[in-house]
Amino acid sequence: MMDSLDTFRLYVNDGLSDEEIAAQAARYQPLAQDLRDLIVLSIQSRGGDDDILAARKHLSDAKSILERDRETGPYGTRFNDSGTFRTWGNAAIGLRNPIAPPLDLQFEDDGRVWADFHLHAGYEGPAGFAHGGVSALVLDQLLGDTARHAGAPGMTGTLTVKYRQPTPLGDLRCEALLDRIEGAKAFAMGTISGPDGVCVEAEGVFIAPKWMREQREHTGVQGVQ
Ligand SMILES: CCCCCCCCCCCCCC(=O)SCCNC(=O)CCNC(=O)[C@H](O)C(C)(C)COP(=O)(O)OP(=O)(O)OC[C@H]1O[C@@H](n2cnc3c(N)ncnc32)[C@H](O)[C@@H]1OP(=O)(O)O
Repeated sequence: MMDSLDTFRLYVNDGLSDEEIAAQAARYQPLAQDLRDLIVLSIQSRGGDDDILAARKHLSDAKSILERDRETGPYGTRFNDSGTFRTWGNAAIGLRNPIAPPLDLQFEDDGRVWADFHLHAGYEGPAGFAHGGVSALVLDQLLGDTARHAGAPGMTGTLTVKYRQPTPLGDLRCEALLDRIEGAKAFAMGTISGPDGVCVEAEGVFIAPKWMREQREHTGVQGVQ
C-alpha cells in the first residue's frame, strides 16, 4: 500500500527546461494520438487474417523499439523550476496517455472550468452511448481540477453522479464550478452536455488529506498539485 512518502516520491522536480518540455510534448503527444487511433481501429477494422497478422507484426516491431529505452511505474506529477506541471500519465488529461480522451481543460478567471472533448467508439457502454464509468472519470477530473484551481487541491472523497439521459459518443462539453470550501473540503459541481443538453450531473467533495494538511502547517506551502 502506498503511504504519503510514496506519494511524495511521485512528485518530482526533474529540472527540465521549458524548451525540453515543449520538445517532449511535441515528440510524445503524436504517439499517444496514434495509439488512440489504433484503439478505434481495433474495434472498427474489417481486416481479414492476413491484414491483422501483418498489422500485429508492425505493432510488435513498434513495441520492440519503444521498449529499448523506457521507464517503469507510473508517471506521477513532474514539474520544473518555472512551475510547469506535467501529469502526462493521467487517465483523463494525460498528454502521453492514449486512454485519456484527452480533456484539454480551460480555466476561467471566475473559477469556471470547462472542456470540449470527444469520446470515440472505444468509450462505448450501452450500444452507441458513453460508458457511465467514463462519464464519471471525466467529471472526477473536471471537478477535482476545479477545486485545485480554487486553491483547494484534494483527493476525491465522494463523487455523486446523476445520469439524466444517455450520453452520446462524439463531441461533448463538460463544465464545472466550485460551490464552497469548508476547512479541508472543497465542494464542486459540474455537467457533461451533448447535442440534446445535459446528460450527466455530478457533485464532488475533494479533501486535502491529513498528510497534506500537516505539510501545510509545517511548511506554509500550499502542497502538491
Ligand atoms: C493529494 C492531493 C492530490 C491533488 C490532486 C489535484 C488534481 C485534481 C484532479 C484530480 C482528479 C482525480 C482525483 C482522484 O481520482 S483521487 C482518487 C480517488 N480518491 C481516493 O482514492 C481517496 C481515498 N481516500 C483518502 O485518501 C482519504 O480517505 C481522504 C483524503 C478522502 C480523507 O482524508 P483524511 O483521512 O485525511 O480525512 P479526515 O478523516 O481527517 O477527514 C477530513 C474531513 O473530510 C471528511 N471526509 C473524510 N472522508 C470523506 C469522504 N470519503 N467523503 C466526504 N467527506 C469525507 C471528514 O468527515 C472530515 O470532515 P470534517 O469533520 O472536517 O467536516
